[in-house]
Amino acid sequence: MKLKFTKMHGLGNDFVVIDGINQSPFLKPEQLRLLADRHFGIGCDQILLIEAAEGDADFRYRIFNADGGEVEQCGNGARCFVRYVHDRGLTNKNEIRVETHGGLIVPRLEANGEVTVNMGTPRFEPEEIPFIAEKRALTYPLDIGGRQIEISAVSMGNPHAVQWVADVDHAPVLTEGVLIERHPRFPRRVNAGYMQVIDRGHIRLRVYERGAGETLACGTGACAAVVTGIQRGLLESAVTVSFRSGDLFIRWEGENQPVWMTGPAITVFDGEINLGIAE
Ligand SMILES: N[C@H](CCC[C@H](N)C(=O)O)C(=O)O
Repeated sequence: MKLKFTKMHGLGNDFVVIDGINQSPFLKPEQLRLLADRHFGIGCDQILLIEAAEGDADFRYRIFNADGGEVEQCGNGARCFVRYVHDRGLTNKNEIRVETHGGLIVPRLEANGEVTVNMGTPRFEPEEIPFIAEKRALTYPLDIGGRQIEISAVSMGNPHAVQWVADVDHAPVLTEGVLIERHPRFPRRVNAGYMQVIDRGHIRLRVYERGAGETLACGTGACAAVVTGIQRGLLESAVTVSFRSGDLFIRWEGENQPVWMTGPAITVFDGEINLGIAE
């Protein structure tokens, strides 16, 4: 059976988007890995599967990393999601409520084509992240390959460990990112962010993503970097987050408040792939 898909991206963080409402694929991890494979499959950082909502939301949205693992949240994906369901006529709303494993999110298509998403409230208690620590703190020491680094830890529905660095271009993202991702104090692994503060309203960011490696941009990573930077007194409440592929705009008014993210969502092409999917 052929599987229809749409290739999309948010600042180069790229996705294979699958309509699971009008198709009923049963995607096993090895098939997800094949979809994501940049040589033998289509190629992407994450697969986004659209399903009918179970509760009173408009849709349910499932996210799978390139390694085939299902995860709780994806910020760049949320923007592509609302662009997809709107452009395919799966909704006539510009603002939709979406169930994810990481909680409810509310993406909205803006008149200028960008997308704003209420990404929900960040959670800082270690057991909510999850992160093994005696108690909640602004930063935590972490032993990485014999070197001690200082991280902030937060959940945006998915787990993030954010480090302040003087220069992202020379940060050990590729050598140490994987060590943070798989550090035993993160029982479900973690996304590793490297944040350089340009000024109180602007940061540069690189993210070594759980289950995908370094991506060109990470929406939840941008949210995590901004909220932890605000908590550490480094940033004001509205921040431009610059990746090498472009900017996201993040706003957070403080503890127990939602994080707002605005940025682009681009459709690249439609396609079909024969994965030998069971009906
Ligand atoms: N790698 C992430 C999922 C994708 C998040 C990222 N692509 C975003 O835009 O938020 C995780 O394992 O939690």
